[in-house]
Amino acid sequence: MAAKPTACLALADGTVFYGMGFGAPGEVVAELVFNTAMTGYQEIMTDPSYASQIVTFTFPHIGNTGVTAEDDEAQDPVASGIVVRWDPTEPSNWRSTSELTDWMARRGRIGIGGVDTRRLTRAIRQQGAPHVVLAHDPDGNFDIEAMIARARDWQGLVGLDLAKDVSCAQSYRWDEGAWQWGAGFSTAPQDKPFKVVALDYGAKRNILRSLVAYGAEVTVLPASATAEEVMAHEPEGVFLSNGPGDPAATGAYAVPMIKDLLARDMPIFGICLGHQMLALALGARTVKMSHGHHGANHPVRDVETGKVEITSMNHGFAVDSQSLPRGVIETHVSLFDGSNCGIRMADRPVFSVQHHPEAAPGPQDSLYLFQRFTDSMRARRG
Ligand SMILES: NC(=O)CC[C@H](N)C(=O)O
Repeated sequence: MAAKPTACLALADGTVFYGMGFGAPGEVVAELVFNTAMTGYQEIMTDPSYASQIVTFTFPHIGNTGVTAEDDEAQDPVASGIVVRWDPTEPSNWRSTSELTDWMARRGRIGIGGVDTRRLTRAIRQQGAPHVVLAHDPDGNFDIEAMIARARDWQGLVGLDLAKDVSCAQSYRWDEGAWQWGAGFSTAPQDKPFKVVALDYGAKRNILRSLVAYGAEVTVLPASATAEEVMAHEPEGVFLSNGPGDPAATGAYAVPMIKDLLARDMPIFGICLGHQMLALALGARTVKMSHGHHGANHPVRDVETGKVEITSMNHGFAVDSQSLPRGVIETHVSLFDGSNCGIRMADRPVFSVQHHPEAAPGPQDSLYLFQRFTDSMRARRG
């Protein structure tokens, strides 16, 4: 007889998937997405942009390289849970310090294994990212009707401001150094480090390391910081980080703060949520996508050079390119669906991208954007 299921995933439309639970017991409501990356499950789970989302990995071998603190993009896993094809096996990797399942249990994150992730991914593509409840009970007792009702009643990510929840509480100086693989590109030896203020809306650590690798010294400020607080650090450039939730829901604090910064005329670089909020501050609109982009193999075309970059992506909202005001140029587009992936101001060093150039996990094709930010600060010095 097959083992009794110890986890279950209920979609708001009433579809239910059963499997074997791992990680922490409990129940969570979230948006369900799928990620097609073949590596980097730990970086994905600890990317703060995944707050209030459950990740279905389309790649079946999850857990086989274990976990190591060095790969955390934030203190704790931020994704609410994961769905995998096969139960995680014992890790086999020299860097591993813990098993994924134990690590998730310690950090209160739920996993379900043994799910037909192909069928589930097709459901996500057809329905758009569904609202779901994921439950793990070692005794296998589930109130399915209550779970479906909870998924149905959940407000979802539209209008939800999560950036302030995952942001740091206090400002701090990033002193964990540069990204080692990126260090070869560093401009630091020629230049006195460029003073950068990074606004933390849920920043991934490898972005901060990449800024340092390209010659910056970074002070991180909380999402609630005002333009005056930013300027008090006398930055040569400002970085707007990635983060979770609806960019338009940050309209009470981040968007007006960025407008204020724009009036002060300085180099600004934004990634993902930072890109979306910069676009809002410039007068554009953002929209919710159907099931978003989550993977490490997304082709993006640099409209200005014609070059194609393979990128790492994680977003469920997008900038509506039709809404870009005069003076704001679309610089990058997704080759999957033509959606906007980058903008710049025509006459100022203010630019941002939807994808993740810091390449953790994923390809390194877009690292040149950090160089572009450094170059714009150097030009101002000159
Ligand atoms: N990675 C991100 O910064 C994601 C931005 C935003 N929360 C979105 O889903 O589109």
